[in-house]
Amino acid sequence: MSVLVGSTVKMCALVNSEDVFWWVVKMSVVVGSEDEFFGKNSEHPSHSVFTMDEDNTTNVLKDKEKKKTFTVPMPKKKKGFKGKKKQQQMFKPKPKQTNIEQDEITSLQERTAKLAEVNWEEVESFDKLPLSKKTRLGLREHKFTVPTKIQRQSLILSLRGIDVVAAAKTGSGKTLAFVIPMLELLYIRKWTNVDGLGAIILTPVRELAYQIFSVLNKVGKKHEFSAGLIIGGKDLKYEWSLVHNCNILVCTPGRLLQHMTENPDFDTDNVQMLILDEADQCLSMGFADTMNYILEGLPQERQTLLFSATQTRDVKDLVRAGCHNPVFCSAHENSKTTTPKGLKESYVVCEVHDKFQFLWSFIKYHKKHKILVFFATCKQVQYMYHIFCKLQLGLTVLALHGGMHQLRRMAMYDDFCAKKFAVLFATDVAARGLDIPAVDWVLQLDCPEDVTTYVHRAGRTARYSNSGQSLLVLSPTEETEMVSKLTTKNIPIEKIEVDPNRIHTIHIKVEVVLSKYNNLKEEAVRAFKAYLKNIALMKDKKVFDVTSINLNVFARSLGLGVTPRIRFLEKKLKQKFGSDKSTTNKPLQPQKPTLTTLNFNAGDSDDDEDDGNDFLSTAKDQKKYLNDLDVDTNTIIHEEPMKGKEKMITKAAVAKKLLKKNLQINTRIVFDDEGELVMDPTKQQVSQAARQMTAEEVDGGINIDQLKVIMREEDHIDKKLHAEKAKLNKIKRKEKAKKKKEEEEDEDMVEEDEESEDDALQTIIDELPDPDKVFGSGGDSDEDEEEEDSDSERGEQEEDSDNESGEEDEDSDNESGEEDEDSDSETDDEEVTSEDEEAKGSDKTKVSGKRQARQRAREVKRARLAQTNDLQTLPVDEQEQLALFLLRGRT
Ligand SMILES: Nc1ncnc2c1ncn2[C@@H]1O[C@H](COP(=O)(O)OP(=O)(O)OP(=O)(O)O)[C@@H](O)[C@H]1O
Repeated sequence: MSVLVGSTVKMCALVNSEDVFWWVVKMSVVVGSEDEFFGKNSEHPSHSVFTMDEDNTTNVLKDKEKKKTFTVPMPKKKKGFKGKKKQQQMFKPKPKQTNIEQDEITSLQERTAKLAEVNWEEVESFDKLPLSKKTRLGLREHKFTVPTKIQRQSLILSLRGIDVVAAAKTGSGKTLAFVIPMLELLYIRKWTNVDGLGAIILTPVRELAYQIFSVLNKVGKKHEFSAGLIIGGKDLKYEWSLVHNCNILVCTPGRLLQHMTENPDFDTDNVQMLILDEADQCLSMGFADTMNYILEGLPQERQTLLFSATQTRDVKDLVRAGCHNPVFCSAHENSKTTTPKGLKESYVVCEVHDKFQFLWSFIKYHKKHKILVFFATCKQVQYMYHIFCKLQLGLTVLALHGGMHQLRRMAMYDDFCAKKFAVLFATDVAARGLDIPAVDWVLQLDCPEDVTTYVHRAGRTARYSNSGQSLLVLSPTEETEMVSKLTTKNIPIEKIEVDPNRIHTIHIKVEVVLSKYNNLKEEAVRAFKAYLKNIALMKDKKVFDVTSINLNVFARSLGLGVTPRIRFLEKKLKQKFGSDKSTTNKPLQPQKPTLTTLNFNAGDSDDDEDDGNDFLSTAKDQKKYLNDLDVDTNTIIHEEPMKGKEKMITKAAVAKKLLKKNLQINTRIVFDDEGELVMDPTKQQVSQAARQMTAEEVDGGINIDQLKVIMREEDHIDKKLHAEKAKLNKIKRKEKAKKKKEEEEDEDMVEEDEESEDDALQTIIDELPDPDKVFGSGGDSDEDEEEEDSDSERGEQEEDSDNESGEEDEDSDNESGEEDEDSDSETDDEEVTSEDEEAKGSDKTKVSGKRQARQRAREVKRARLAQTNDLQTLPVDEQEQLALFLLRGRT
């Protein structure tokens, strides 16, 4: 029996964009018998030998002898050639592939056994490790020659089949440290797609899974395993048919569990190795249930590797992960710092309500950089992304958060990776593992939940041997506790000051944008609420204190004129400030601002782009700045600290500022043909009170009563204007309709006169009483009677339907007439230009002419009918004469 057997499997990626599923299965199909395949090639079915016989057909060879040679068809014998038919040998016999691999595997196993005696420091290159040729080629092709510390330390253990729990700084090459032993294990065990799923790599974040998958594709390029990436999406059933072909799966926990529970074809019984990247997060509370189900479904006999920059040492976790006698491998345990060497870490203290303008200014001064900004919530990212896009920063702004569609997430991530200068606003989905090239700055605008999160976030820069900078923004209440936590965990962080003159005020611009885009305002409200909720839910109450936030000022900093009500906070605020006091109601007082001088004008110029060195400074540099500063006294400083008493910020003051700026939104300016400004009388303030007010000097603030009077007067004038306009329009419409009617009547008189008269006559005759009836019949037939009855019925029906259609037409005429005057004039124009339209027009005229004729006929009919009734009163001979006359006319 001939079967199709998938044998040779190469790595490649087939992307199903819809359900975000990347496939890497490419099979060369071999035709042969099942016995041949599994019997003779059972040792390594992925390698088959093809021969071509004299008929040019391809066969799988059946015996050992045949496998040694490749044969081609012989050229035709020349005439007179008497020699023996001999096969021409084109190639030298090739050594059997499986034998070469078997030899290599044996040698690798021997070398691996000796690894126990190897000191990791002596492993200067990957070649010194017992790695297959295919892996070494893959590594060399991507310029991985010298292993990093964690790679050396962990590889000498994991290649021996030991369970490893590895920890190393961010960007130290942990991905290769687990991808290499996985490939080697499957290679040594001669894994093929017939063997099914051999290894699983689990990671908590989709982007990270995608990244690991691409590293696997690079290093495992020469291998013949199939691998798949399953990171969630809609079409699970599409994956069903493919997932069982995979030898390696890179996945997120949720999706893997979904396959394990729902997919009947999915089989994990043969899994040889389980790898948890970002193991501490995988084993954390957030994934607890999912991970427990997954781990229960995997075979106990397997190798387990756990990797993270912030590794778990909780024995319970390790037992749960199924580690057997794991060896801890902490590459930087004795290192002075927890974070990478090339990372420069600093923090600034900034009020929550000053963060927006700080961010704006920071980016403005670092336009020639690649910046990753971390926020606490998706809603903040969403709002900031949209508002920054609207404010047109002059630098590519991107966003990445869990609420985005997966395809958009991937596109943003790829875009940021590819860009030289850009800013990416992200939540903690981008905090772990992502290896984004050349990030210059990591700005943690919202304080991280804990030190672990800080380490991962900051680790997105200064990766491998590169350098980078991390800046943490802390509110005054967060500062002390957070800094002490960071320093106790060996994180060298330095406080720096912001040059206050380089802070650009942005909230006026933001307010203007929000007044234009209502959806943005809603987003701002959501961002405001989400941030407060997030702070309120933080476990570490020593660091995070939601009641310390000045809600009014914070809301205003986001561009919100009115502070949204936060119900869950009201209770807390009452507890803290007493029954009738809360921060929402407190007078808006800036608390000792770090960002004091706010320069409105500076933000508009592009000259202030620089390398950012002037923007931030250490305390020492700060003195120098202050001396060098040339403070712009023209600028309005709404939060300038006053000597002694601090200036109050009132809504009236803000409104006044807006008035002074003369910012007008949603204004349409119309010019006439000569370029003169066309004033819309309805938009002009013409009332007496308004004129009076503009003449008077406004003495600060807004006079609500006066404005009310003006509004009332203006409203009255507006209504008058509107009524006049409506009246004029009505008159115009009437005139037009009258004119139209007259024209139609003239035309109809000429064209339809005869026809209508015939119709009228016909109708009259039809409706007249049968002379036989009137004058008595001599042997009239039933048929005639029936005909007549049905005729009269028909006549009635027609009359009814005419009336209906007549009414409908009239209605529709009226409607169209009323609807749009302009459209009428447009139709006129079209009539002149288009012949078709003309034809249509004439058809219309005919129809209306006919209608009028029918109308007139109806009138005549009614008159005649009346006459007919009168006929009864006539003397019999006169009735007879009239009937005869009418009958003659009929024939
Ligand atoms: N041996 C090596 N030689 C050269 N570059 C390497 C080597 N190993 C890893 N790298 C590079 O180092 C960078 C960081 O590697 P990787 O992403 O594996 O770090 P990581 O330790 O997993 O970081 P994180 O903790 O953030 O997940 C990558 O760009 C990778 O290409």
